[in-house]
Amino acid sequence: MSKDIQKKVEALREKIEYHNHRYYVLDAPEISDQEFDALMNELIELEQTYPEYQSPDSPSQRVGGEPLDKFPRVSHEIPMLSLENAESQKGLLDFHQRVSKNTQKTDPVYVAELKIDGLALSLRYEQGILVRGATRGDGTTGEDITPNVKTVRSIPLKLSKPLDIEIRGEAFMSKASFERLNQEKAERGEDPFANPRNAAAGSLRQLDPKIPAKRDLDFFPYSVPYIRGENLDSHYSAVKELKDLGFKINPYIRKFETMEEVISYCEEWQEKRTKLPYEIDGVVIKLNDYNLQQQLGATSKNPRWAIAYKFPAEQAESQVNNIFIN
Ligand SMILES: NC(=O)c1c(N)nc(OC2CCCC2)nc1O[C@@H]1CCC[C@@H]1O
Repeated sequence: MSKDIQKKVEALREKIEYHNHRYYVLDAPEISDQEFDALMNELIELEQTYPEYQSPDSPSQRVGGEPLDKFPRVSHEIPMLSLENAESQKGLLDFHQRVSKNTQKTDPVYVAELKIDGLALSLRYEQGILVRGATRGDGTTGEDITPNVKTVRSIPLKLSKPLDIEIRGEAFMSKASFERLNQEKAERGEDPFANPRNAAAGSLRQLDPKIPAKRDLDFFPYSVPYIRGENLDSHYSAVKELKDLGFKINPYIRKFETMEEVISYCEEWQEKRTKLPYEIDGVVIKLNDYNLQQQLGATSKNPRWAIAYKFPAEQAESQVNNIFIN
């Protein structure tokens, strides 16, 4: 292929990813859907005409390539841990007491974030390029679902910096997309998904990536287990870095100086969660400072520096009905 067609393909890719970021990460599109689709169709046509210039990090992968016959297994060098649960305020105060005692800090800073009810993913980037997306599996062995992960529009295919980094987060489906999908399934006489979490997990475990590509999946990152060449000193600084790298960050992440503030945040969202466009099943509370996290370490299952405050299970319909109210 001549140089100028290669330049045209590269320019198209950059333009498409720029507009993809505007729409799916910043929620501030600059062009119409039709204009965006025209750019994508032009790129797909060029890549089909000149297959030697296809590239694994091309945005054409976002609409899905050929189906796989199975998912390769991957091992998580750094295990993907679960979270200890607190079912009450007392559970949070006990957690705070343990943390204060074992870190000798009476007033450690916590970060509180909504506990998204989706599917945990591990994303690996090399020189800033997404090279692998995997499910959590049992925490040490997961499945390589990279082609499907590339169809999640709010997951960057290329970071703003050429970093070797692993990023973990929750893939999810909004309540509205869940309702729409079940409507379509009902019209096709297919069984509906029970909840958005099952819909997200079921979509990401399809062998044909063209299926998740049409399912409007979304993603919030929540940890950076590995980063090379930069040192982050706290969870909050990691979240800021993730935003700078091109991820969509949950807008309700907060830093608190006291467990009392954390508890009122939990109470606030226990009331307000039906107003959110996605399902949450609690609040995740993390010690902010990485040195203190290191001091506390983890059991084989959970970090000692984080806990999940679980909301009491609510009647399912009341979680979903509200999408038609607000
Ligand atoms: N679902 C979530 O929104 C969420 C979160 N906001 N933050 C974390 O932090 C990890 C980091 C170390 C251990 C848990 N984990 C989350 O979900 C995990 C996935 C597997 C178990 C928990 O649900």
